[in-house]
Amino acid sequence: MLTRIDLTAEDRDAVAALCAEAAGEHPAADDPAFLREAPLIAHRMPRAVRAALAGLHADDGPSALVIGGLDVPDEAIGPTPSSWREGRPVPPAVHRLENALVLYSSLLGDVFGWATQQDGRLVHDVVPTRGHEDEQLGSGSTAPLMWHTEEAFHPYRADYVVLMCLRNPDGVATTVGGFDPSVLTEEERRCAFEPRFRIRPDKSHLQAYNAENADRHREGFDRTEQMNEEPDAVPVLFGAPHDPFLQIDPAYMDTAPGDEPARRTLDRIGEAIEGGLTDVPLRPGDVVFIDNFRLVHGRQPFKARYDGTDRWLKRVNVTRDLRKSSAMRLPDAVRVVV
Ligand SMILES: NC(=[NH2+])NCCC[C@H](N)C(=O)O
Ligand SMILES: O=C(O)CCC(=O)C(=O)O
Ligand SMILES: [Fe+2]
Repeated sequence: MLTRIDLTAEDRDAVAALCAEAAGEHPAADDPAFLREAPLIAHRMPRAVRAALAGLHADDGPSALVIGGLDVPDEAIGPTPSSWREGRPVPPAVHRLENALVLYSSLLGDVFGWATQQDGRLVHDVVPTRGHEDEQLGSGSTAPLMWHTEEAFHPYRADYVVLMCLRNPDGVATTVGGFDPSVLTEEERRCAFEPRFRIRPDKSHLQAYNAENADRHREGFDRTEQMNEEPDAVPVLFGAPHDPFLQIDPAYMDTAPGDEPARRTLDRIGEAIEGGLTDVPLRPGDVVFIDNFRLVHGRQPFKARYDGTDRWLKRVNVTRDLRKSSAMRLPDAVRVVV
């Protein structure tokens, strides 16, 4: 399910040089000109990096990959922001690391973001935030973050979720899990492929959590409110019957009232996933790539410090085909799905 490679000293220097060069030419990791050029620059990445990401993209091997070994200078990255809003301006050392995240990711597909999440930014900060401790959000802490498909509610969700660790002083684990369809009876399998499930947007996409940006992204918030009030019925499994894709987020999901077989099927899938979860404690400089069609992910609980030394991840969404969401994108920001 998960492979890991670590940069050699030579490869680490080569990656750092590309990131520094790009930082000299482009003002930010989410700058449109840098994003356009990123696949080209990424062709100069070390062979081991390109080979590992090609293996993940091939879709018939491991569904998660960790590339370790980036140098994260703890003093130079500055304090962990107290919320995603506080993550700007980006210190130069963090800019270079964000470049690495984007360059790696552009070997898998197109980096994109959501108008309704973190103000439409393409590179997200995942940090514990005061008041969110018990929430099912990336910014939570004391409550375990229940495993989920990222943006399970959305038809144009990421093919890959990519998390880069800048700081993780307590070694708090990200959890990753897959699903083996052979645990289902024939009847349950059929049910899982039928549109008998409803998945609502997680709170990170709702207006209440984005009040300051609600007007700027009105169209997007109207759409997620609609998806929240009247979610479409969808299957939980799709694609090949023997090797299905998953869309599942139990914390924000239900079945039609009275549909007992669907309830039982969802429970059965949930138990199987729960029993097979793996802990992946990211270390600074690790980047994990998670196939969001095949695997779910979550996070173990922890106690936040709120003193600038907290756990700090950067996140990007990657799609294999940005074109499929063209009907739901902003005219002036081609990589932002509304
Ligand atoms: N079960 C869930 N979908 N929880 C929310 C996931 C984290 C969410 N994407 C965030 O940034 O906060
Ligand atoms: O904090 C983590 O390790 C995972 C958080 C998560 O699920 C997310 O950012 O989507
Ligand atoms: Fe997530």
